[in-house]
Amino acid sequence: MPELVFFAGTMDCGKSTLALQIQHNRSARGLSGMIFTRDDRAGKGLLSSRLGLVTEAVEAGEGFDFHAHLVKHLTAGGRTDYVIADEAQFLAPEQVDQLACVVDDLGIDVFAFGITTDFRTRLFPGSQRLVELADRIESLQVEALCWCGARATHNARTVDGRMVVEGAQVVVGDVGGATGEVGYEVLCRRHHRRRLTAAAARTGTLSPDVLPVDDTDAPAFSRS
Ligand SMILES: Nc1ncnc2c1ncn2[C@@H]1O[C@H](COP(=O)(O)OP(=O)(O)O)[C@@H](O)[C@H]1O
Ligand SMILES: Cc1cn([C@H]2C[C@H](O)[C@@H](COP(=O)(O)O)O2)c(=O)[nH]c1=O
Repeated sequence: MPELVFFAGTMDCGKSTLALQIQHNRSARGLSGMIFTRDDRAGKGLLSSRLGLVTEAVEAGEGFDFHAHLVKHLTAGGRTDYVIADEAQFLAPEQVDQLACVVDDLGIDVFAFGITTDFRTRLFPGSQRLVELADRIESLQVEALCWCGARATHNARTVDGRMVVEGAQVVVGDVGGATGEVGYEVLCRRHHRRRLTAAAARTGTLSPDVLPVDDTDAPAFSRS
């Protein structure tokens, strides 16, 4: 049975790498995939991984219709055995519905990859719809880590190095803060709630609206 699978995780947990591996393994066996992305950091029409691999993809922007695109392709004699959709958190809910139609009506497997929640810990609309519709939701095997060593479960946004909790939901950017004033950092829930990024933990800077933290918030290597 064809499936709609949602590979969900934080930023930097290997989603795009896995998407490229699925593409590689299937195409090596003669299967034909259609790859989609939206607003990849590397640019329009690209699916890129931090490991350096990149491939061309169809840019599924606002108003793009996945089902219509696939029907047109198949009607013109094209072949598609599976679909990959990266940065799926940015999709509109209707576009996720179209992906479900691709599975159910066209009999094609769809593998969607995306972050579940935004920098305010709220579900992205595309991810919410995927959680609602997916046949399976898969967590990535290589877990991203918070600076404290715990599993990173949340995405923090920083502006000029300081964690923020207000702003537009979508701002394309990268972890490590190397892409200008907006950066991202993955944190465990505890430190996301306390707005304690690696830099803040190093300097002992706390947001004014969070409670003082105890010794267990010190980096593992400096804890007594
Ligand atoms: N220099 C590196 N050496 C080994 N692995 C790396 C390196 N840089 C990044 N990675 C791996 O790549 C992962 C990020 O992969 P990527 O597919 O870009 O993530 P995502 O799409 O989830 O944001 C990191 O979690 C890490 O495991
Ligand atoms: C948390 C969060 C992230 N984004 C953006 C930043 C990146 O461009 C992508 C995630 O890409 P990745 O391959 O999973 O690293 O999403 C955003 O726009 N808003 C957010 O709240």
